[in-house]
Amino acid sequence: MLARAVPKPGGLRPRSHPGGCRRAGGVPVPGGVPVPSHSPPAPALAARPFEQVPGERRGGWLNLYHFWQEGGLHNVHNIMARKFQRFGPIYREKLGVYESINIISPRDAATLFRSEGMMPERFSVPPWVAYRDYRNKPYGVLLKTGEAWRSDRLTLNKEVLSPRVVEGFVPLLSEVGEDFVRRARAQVQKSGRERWTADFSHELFRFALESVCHVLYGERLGLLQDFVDPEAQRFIDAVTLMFHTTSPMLYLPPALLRGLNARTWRDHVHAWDAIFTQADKCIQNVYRDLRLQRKGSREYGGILSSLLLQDKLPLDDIKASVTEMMAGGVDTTSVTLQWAMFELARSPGTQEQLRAEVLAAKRQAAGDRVKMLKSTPLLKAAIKETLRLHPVAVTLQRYTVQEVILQDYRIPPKTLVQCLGRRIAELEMQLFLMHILENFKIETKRAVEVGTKFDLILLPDKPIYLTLRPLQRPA
Ligand code: HEM
Repeated sequence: MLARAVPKPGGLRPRSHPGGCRRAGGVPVPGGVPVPSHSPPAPALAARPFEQVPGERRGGWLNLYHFWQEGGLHNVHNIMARKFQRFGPIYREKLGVYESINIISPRDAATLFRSEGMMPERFSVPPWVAYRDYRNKPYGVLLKTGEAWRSDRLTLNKEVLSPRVVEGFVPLLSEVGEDFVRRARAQVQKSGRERWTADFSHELFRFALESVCHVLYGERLGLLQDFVDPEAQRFIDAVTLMFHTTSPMLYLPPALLRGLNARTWRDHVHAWDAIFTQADKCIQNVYRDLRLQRKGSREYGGILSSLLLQDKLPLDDIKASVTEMMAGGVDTTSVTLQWAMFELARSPGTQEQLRAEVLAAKRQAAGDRVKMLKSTPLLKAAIKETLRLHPVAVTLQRYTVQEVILQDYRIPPKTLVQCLGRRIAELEMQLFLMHILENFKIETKRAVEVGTKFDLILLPDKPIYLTLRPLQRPA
C-alpha cells in the first residue's frame, strides 16, 4: 500500500491559496515531516478495518477521469487539500491502477515512519529508472532500494552530511554567491536604471547548478558568466530538458513511450546521455588533478574527489549517486530561493531585520562566513518559513512495510530518509541570501499574488518579477 504523507500547514502565517482552502503544505524541513516525540499509536484491537477508511468509492479509471478534469497532476496539491477538507485527515484513493492512503497529520507521518524498518520503500521517479535500465547504468542512492541503498547511503552520509565535511562546502558555495552579486551588479549597470528587474528563475537555476556542481566536482562550470561556454550551455540545456521530459512520464509509462519511440522518451534519453557525459568529464578532471596532485592536500576538493580518495564505493556507483545529487539539487533550491526573495520583497520590514542580522554577523565575524552562519538564526528561520509556505517537495511517499494503525484504521503492509543534500541546500541558500542582502534591496510589485502548480516539484504558476536595487552603501 502506498502511503503519502502531506506536510500539514504550520501555524505561523496561514494563507489561503486561490481556491480558498488552505494549502496542503508546510513544515517540509528537507528530509521530512516533523516527528513529535509523543504519539502513542491507538491500541490495535480498537482499530477499524481498512475498508472503512473514507474516500471516493468510484472505480480507479473514473477517479482518474475526474482527476484530469480538475487539472490533473499540475493541480494535485490543491486536489489533495480539498480531499483532506472533505474526508478528514486520512483518505484512500485509487487513481487508475495506483491505490494510495493519504495522510496529513505530522503525528500520523511519525507513526508511519516509525513503522518502517531500516530500509524504506520509496516511490522512485519512473523515467529516471527507465533510462538507467535502458542504458544499463547502475542506480544511485535516490533510486536504489533495500540493503544496496542503505550501505551506499551510510557511506555517502559521511561525505555529504557529516559536520566534519560540511564546513568545507562554505567557501565553494560562497564563491558562487559572490559571482551572482557580481553578475547582478553588471546587469544593473547595463540597464542604466540603477536596478535589475527580471524573472530570476533561469538565473537562479544557473546559480543552483553552478553551486551544486562546485561542491560535487570542486570545479567551476562558468554558468554565471555573460558568455557561457557552448559546452556548459549544452549541459544547462540537457538538465532543463531532463526535467522537462520527466513530468509527462510520471503519468504515461516510460515503457510505452519507449515502445512508440516517442519524442519525449528520445529527448529524455538524449538529456541524460549529455548529463552523464558531463559527469564523466568532471570525473576525468578530478582524477587528473588527483594524479598530478594539483590541489594542495589540505584544500577541500569536492565530494567526488573525497569519494574517489576514500575508495569505499565502486566508481560506477559513485558516478550514479553524484549525478543524482546534481539532478536533485538544482530546482529544489533555485525555486525555494525565488520564493524566499519574493516573500522578502513583500515584507520589507522582515527584509530589513534580516539585513541588520547579516551585517551585524559580518562585523562580528570579520567576514568569516563559517562564523557568520553560526550567528544568523533569523536567516535560517526565513528559509524554513519559505519552505513552510512554499514547499517544493509536496509529498513523501512510502510503501507500508507492515500493518500500521493510522487515525485508528488498520493499514495493511506493502524508513525515515533524510534528504541527502540537506546540508548543501541549507548552506547554499543561506550564503546566497547573505550576499544578496549585503548588496541589494529586493523589491516586487506588492499586489501580485502567485499560485502554484505541480511539475515534479511545486513551482510558481506564473513568472515572478523581482527587482534588485543596489544598496547605497554596500557592506
Ligand atoms: C530546498 C531544497 C531541498 C528540499 C526541500 C529537498 C527535499 C527532499 C526530500 C523531501 C527528499 C525525500 C526524503 C524522503 O523520501 O524521506 C529528498 C531526497 C533527496 N534529496 Fe533533497 N531536497 C532539497 C535539496 C537537495 C539538494 C541540494 C540535493 C543535492 C545536493 C538533494 C539531494 C537529494 C537526494 C540524493 C535525495 C535522495 C536521498 C535518498 O534516497 O537516500 N536535495 N530531498
